[in-house]
Amino acid sequence: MTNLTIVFHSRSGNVHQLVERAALTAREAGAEVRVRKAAELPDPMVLDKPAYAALADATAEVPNADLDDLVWADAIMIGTPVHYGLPAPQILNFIDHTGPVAIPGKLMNKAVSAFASGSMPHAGQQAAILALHNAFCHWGAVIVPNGSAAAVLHRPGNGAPYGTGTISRHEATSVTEDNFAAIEYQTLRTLQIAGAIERGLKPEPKITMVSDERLRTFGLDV
Ligand SMILES: Cc1cc2nc3c(=O)[nH]c(=O)nc-3n(C[C@H](O)[C@H](O)[C@H](O)COP(=O)(O)O)c2cc1C
Repeated sequence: MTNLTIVFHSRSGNVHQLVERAALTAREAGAEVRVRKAAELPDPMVLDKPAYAALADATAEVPNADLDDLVWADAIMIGTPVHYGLPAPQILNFIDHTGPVAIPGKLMNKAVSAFASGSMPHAGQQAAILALHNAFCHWGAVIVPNGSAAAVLHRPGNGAPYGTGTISRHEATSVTEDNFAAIEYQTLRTLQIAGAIERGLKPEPKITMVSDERLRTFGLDV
């Protein structure tokens, strides 16, 4: 069975919606899933205070991410709001503290994938995802992008080959069905690549099988 850790930050719930769908998709596929929040920072900049309070309540029981959550995982997904074209500072702060496991190589060969929510089109979703990819290179992890082949990625609001991105227009919890399809695809593809790495590198692989047939339900023509 593949272990998937999903680390996220969210203020008005859009990233959290993607996280919940990714976790559901992975569990249905047979993976073991840990959902973890990046620890909050002092004095966070909050635009939508009621949505922030509602999300804080809804995720009160979700543990903060720690380094064991990364070491335990075969696959890691990181979800973030866009902040000035960058990942949220809570996510960057978490990544800043991964040295004790990253430097000795404990994150090498993990399948990693990133997704983002921004308020406007073309306003930094891809830049934020690519910024996370920089850190993944330092970890020696294997980046899993969405690519362009699956038909679901051609729907309105999708399209970025780098990873799923949503356009919230500052509306809380406004993820579209098209975006949900993209994150489902991204999750299964990440599990599939984690399984391939496990099969290729471990003498006794423990994997969650994601078949090509299942991925074809997303309109993949290969
Ligand atoms: C400090 C700050 C900076 C932001 N910068 C951007 C930005 O550069 N581009 C963008 O599209 N949205 C930006 N936003 C908006 C959020 O990324 C957007 O509302 C997102 O959907 C929030 O995700 P969430 O609902 O998971 O919190 C910013 C929000 C804050 C608080």
